[in-house]
Amino acid sequence: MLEAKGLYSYYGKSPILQDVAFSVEQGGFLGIVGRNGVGKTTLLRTIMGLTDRATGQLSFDGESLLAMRTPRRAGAGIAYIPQGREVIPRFTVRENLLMGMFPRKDRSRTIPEHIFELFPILAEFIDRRGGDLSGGQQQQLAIGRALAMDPKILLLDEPTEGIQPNIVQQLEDVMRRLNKEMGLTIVLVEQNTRFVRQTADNFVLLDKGRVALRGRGEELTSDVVDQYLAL
Ligand SMILES: Nc1ncnc2c1ncn2[C@@H]1O[C@H](COP(=O)(O)OP(=O)(O)OP(=O)(O)O)[C@@H](O)[C@H]1O
Repeated sequence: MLEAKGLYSYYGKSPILQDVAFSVEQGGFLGIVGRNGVGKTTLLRTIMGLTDRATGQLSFDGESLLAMRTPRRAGAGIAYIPQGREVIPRFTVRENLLMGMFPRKDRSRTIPEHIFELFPILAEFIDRRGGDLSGGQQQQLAIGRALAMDPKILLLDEPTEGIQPNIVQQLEDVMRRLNKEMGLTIVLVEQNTRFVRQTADNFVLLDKGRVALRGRGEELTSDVVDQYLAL
């Protein structure tokens, strides 16, 4: 279980997250929503230890994370797929996937077959350079690379942003399967409130670095969207 209480996170002296609390059970699906610039990405980066400083409580499977460096957090089973994917363009698909294997405790260097079952295109393009793939294919590669480390929890930052609608559908199906069939815990930052409403168990709505509202996924109604998220 991932749990935060009274969590503050800073860039320089500015507190970006303030008094944030949330939790997600093992096998759960938490959606993080909010307008641009409210701190959604900062929340995921705080879980990974990538902001300048964080205080309060943050724990994963009963272990406190805040004193842990980023590689240890990855080693504990937390995988982060940043906005913009960060696929290494000069590395092939195979090399990008192999990079994801490094945090593994079992030191395996054999890319798990289920990644190719989820994303057949990665098998087809295994020797292509990451930078030559389309945006949607790069997002599949970024998710595949995160799965290669055999994580317990996936943190995803707007995976469908700027991606063709037919691929969006495919990515949504994969996220559902990873969660519902394979039991992977998911924390998803998403502008697409429809997907969060349909799929997430719970959501947290951030506003100016604070939790403005929380509820069950289905409670993220159009009234809530109009009140908190409309421009
Ligand atoms: N590296 C950084 N250094 C200083 N300030 C930052 C840094 N990254 C983000 N911020 C600031 O933190 C605040 C929250 O940004 P964040 O990217 O977490 O928002 P967001 O909700 O993810 O927005 P978006 O939906 O646009 O991605 C913003 O005011 C932003 O300017």
